[in-house]
Amino acid sequence: MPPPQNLQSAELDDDTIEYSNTLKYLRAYLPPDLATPKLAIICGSGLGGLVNTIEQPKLTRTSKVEFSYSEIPGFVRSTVEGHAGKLVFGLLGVTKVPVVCMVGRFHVYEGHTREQVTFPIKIFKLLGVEVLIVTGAVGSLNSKFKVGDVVILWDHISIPGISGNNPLIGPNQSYFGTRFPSMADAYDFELRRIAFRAAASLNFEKGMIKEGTYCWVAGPSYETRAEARFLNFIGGDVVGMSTVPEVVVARYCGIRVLGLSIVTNMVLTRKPRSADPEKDEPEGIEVHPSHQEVLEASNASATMMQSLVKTVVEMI
Ligand SMILES: O=P(O)(O)O[C@@H]1C[C@H](O)[C@@H](CO)O1
Ligand SMILES: Nc1nc2[nH]cnc2c(=O)[nH]1
Repeated sequence: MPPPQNLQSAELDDDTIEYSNTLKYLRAYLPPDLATPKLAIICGSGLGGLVNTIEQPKLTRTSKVEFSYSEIPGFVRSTVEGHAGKLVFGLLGVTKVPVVCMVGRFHVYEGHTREQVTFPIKIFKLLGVEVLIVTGAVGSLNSKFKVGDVVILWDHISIPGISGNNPLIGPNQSYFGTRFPSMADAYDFELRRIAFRAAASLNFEKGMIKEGTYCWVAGPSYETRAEARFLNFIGGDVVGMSTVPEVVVARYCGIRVLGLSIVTNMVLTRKPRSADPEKDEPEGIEVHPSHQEVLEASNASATMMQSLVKTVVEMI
C-alpha cells in the first residue's frame, strides 16, 4: 500500500500501530501550528546549538514543544557525550518554518538496534515531514579535505548495510515504502544545490564547502590505517558512525534528504612505520582521533553550521 498523502489524518494500519503511542504522546502536547512540521533536522555531535536558533511560540499550560528522549514512547536513550537527547519543535528562520529537531541521535554502537536508531525517522514521516537535514561529525579520508570543512554529501557507502545490517532488514512495512527502495538518488540534487547557494550567500570561504561520499561504519572504535585505506580506495571521502541508517530509512519513506557533515579530524591512511631495523624508517606524524577532538572541532564549526542550516531552510 503506498503511503497516504495525508499521513497526519491517516489511520495507522497493522504495520504502523507501534508508532501510534509516540504520535499520541507528542500530539497531546504540541500546539496545532507545530504539530505538522514539514522539515526535520538531526543534530550530530556538538551541533545541538542549532536548537537555540529555533523560535518557540508562547505555550499554554498544557502544551510543550521540548521532549526528552527518555519520556517519548518508543525512543531509546542517547548515551553519547555531545548528544543532549531531546526532540524540539519550533519555528526556524525569518520565514518561521515549522521544524522538528533531534538534538542528539542514536547509534548502533550504543547497543541500539537498527530499528531503534531509525525509529524517529518513521515518526517524522507520520508527522508529515517531507525534508530531512541530517548533520554529523566525520573523519576525512580525502587528503584534499581539511578539519572544519563542510561536506555536502552526494552519496554513501554503507559498510554495515552491504554486509547484512541494512536498517530495512525485516518484514517490509509497506505503509512507509517499497520492499526494494532505490538509493541511487539518496541525496537530493535540488537540496544540494540550495546548500551551495546558501554557503555562497553567507560568504563562506571558498574551498571549505566540499562534496563527498560518506562511509558508514558501525564504530565505536575508529579505523585502523588499513581500514581507512580500504574505505578511501573504494570511494569514501569521509567516514562516520551515523547518518546513513537515517538516510536509508528517510528515503524508504519518501523523505527528501540533505546530508551535511563537518570534518572534525583527518584519518591516517599511511601504513604504520616498519619496525624492521634494516629499513630504519623515520617516524612520521601520528594522529590519533578521539571523541574529545571530534567534539572540539564540531563545536568550533557549530555557529557556521547553524547559519548554513538556517539559510538552507529559508531557501527551500
Ligand atoms: O553523531 P555523530 O555522527 O555526529 O557522532 C560522531 C560519530 C560518533 O558517534 C562519534 C565519534 O567521535 O562522533
Ligand atoms: N568512524 C569514524 N567516525 C568519526 N566521526 C568523527 N570522526 C570520525 C572518524 O575518524 N572515524
